[in-house]
Amino acid sequence: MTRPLLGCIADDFTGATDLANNLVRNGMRTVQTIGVPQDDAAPVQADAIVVALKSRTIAPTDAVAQSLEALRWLQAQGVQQIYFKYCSTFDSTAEGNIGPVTDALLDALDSRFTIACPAFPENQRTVFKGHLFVGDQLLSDSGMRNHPLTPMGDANLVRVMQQQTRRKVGLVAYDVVAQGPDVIRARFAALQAEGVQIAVLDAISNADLQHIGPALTGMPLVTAGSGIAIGLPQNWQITNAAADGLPSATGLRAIVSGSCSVATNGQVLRFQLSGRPSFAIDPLALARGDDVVAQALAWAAPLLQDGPVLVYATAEPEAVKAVQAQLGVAAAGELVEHALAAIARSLVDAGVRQLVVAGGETSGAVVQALGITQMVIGPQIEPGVPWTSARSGENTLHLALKSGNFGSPDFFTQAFAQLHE
Ligand SMILES: Nc1ncnc2c1ncn2[C@@H]1O[C@H](COP(=O)(O)OP(=O)(O)O)[C@@H](O)[C@H]1O
Ligand SMILES: O=C(O)[C@@H](O)C(=O)COP(=O)(O)O
Repeated sequence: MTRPLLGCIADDFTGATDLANNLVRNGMRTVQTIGVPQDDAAPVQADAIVVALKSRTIAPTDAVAQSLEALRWLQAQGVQQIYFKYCSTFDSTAEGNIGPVTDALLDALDSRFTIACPAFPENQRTVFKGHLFVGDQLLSDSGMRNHPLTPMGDANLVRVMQQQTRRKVGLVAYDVVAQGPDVIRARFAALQAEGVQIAVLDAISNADLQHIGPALTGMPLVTAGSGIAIGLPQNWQITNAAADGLPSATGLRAIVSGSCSVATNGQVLRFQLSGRPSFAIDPLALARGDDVVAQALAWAAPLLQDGPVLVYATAEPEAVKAVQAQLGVAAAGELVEHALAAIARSLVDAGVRQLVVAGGETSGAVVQALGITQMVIGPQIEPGVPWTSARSGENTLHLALKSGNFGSPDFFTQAFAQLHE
């Protein structure tokens, strides 16, 4: 029997598959659950478990409660280390939730020290001198400054984290990280002597992640994006073969997109320019009570045989702001998420079995609407996005949950080309 070693709590669903993908590619057999499994669920046979929550933008008290529930379940599975996964762009609301959840997990684990590091160099997320870069831009100059739910206006992670936690935040800068695990550990000790309990780590390459991994051996809680996972499996000398094979793909193909991130806007445009069919959801029509879900399905039905088809609410920042000004930020988000989730369910009812969902919150809504409880991680499509398979009622689906800012411009067509029928 395989005892799980690493227990992960992901604050959104695309983030969970991103993390599971990095663990699988680095040799850990990984199971991803949707939400916290029931107490009577069978014990998990895997090296790592990722519990996917939809806790990034909810009230901090709810995010803390859900994360602690996940922690208790993971502890009951016997895991040796907890990994709190957040976004590589450190997506937070004004209230959190990265800081409050980190505080609560440290308290519950009776631990006095952890790290914070969203670096994911393969996806151009690097941290230098405590500042987060997205490609060549500071976080605060990137498209993330216009995110519909978690606009990020400060790239200084020590400052951002310090605003969210009652613990003292410090920095392990690049000159230390580059010298390897022993020097990193010595810096952890020096910071702790100064009263620091959360250390932001610089990292600009996979080599840095491999230096950081061993320095985290035995640390009860790690908080990070998915990149740090690349350096962890070596701590348990794990060398399993990579990704699970997925069953052959069947059925019709569709894309549902609720991400308004820069990369997704580009992918929607590229899909349209390639001559493929797409249907735009108008949030104001939803708010008026129009039956947009039925309209989208009526549009898609005759086109699905020659799919993939795209149903999207994706829009540029000015359009999103105009909608939010009329409906409110949270209400607009929820309205669109519910509509896209209902459309995804109708598409599956109509025979779609290969589904790409763009957007973290959107993926959360879709996966919950499809009644999925567990996902098998398959081969990587592009960094941070694997194909997965999951049971939805009687059906087996192939699902790709694409983080808003991940993927090349051709992602929507490339993804299907990689599935074997
Ligand atoms: N046209 C729109 N106007 C307002 N809000 C929108 C629109 N399209 C999508 N949204 C909302 O924006 C949010 C996007 O978040 P998410 O799905 O996590 O994408 P990302 O992965 O890019 O962060 C969702 O809550 C979604 O419902
Ligand atoms: O770490 C990342 O960037 C992703 O795994 C992730 O969490 C992205 O979230 P969304 O952009 O909301 O999809």
